[in-house]
Amino acid sequence: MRLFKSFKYAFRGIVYCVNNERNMRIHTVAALYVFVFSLFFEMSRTSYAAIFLAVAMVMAAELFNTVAEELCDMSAASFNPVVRIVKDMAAGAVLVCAVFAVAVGICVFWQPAAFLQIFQFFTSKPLMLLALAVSLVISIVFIISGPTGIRDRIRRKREE
Ligand SMILES: Nc1ncnc2c1ncn2[C@@H]1O[C@H](COP(=O)(O)OP(=O)(O)OP(=O)(O)O)[C@@H](O)[C@H]1O
Repeated sequence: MRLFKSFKYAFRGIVYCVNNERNMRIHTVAALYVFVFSLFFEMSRTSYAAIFLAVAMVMAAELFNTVAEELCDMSAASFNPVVRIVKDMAAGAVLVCAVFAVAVGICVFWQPAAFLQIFQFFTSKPLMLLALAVSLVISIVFIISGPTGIRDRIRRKREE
């Protein structure tokens, strides 16, 4: 039961970060597209392991960055030089992970034949192209508004 509760708390922390941090939503959407599009590429177990690690590192860094921001905002409402450097370093940690995640992505997905395959797949299947376009629109709305923003908009529309 205690184990179940600790999972619940951890999940609550992740949900908070997704709801409140636009960058976390960008990482989430990017990770989903990476995993879906990986189906077009030659992927070994090692390639998947590298991608899993890169995604986990970026998301964990964003979670810790949010922790640092929340603690800083709680301890200093006005300008504080320590807060500034703490927040800058936390943001730096995310940047380091994101840059190396892109490097991992280039190493794993640099397969020109697969790019052609993706192009041919979508140009020969208009329905899949439409699904991709719809998913892109949904992703952009999700990134900009977040789950709570979307829920509030739906509520407001219903009340009108
Ligand atoms: N209380 C403060 N005192 C000094 N500098 C601050 C303070 N709050 C923010 N800063 C500076 O402004 C930058 C941006 O801070 P902010 O809290 O807006 O984070 P952010 O990068 O916009 O975070 P996110 O977009 O991930 O929510 C920080 O990196 C820091 O340099």
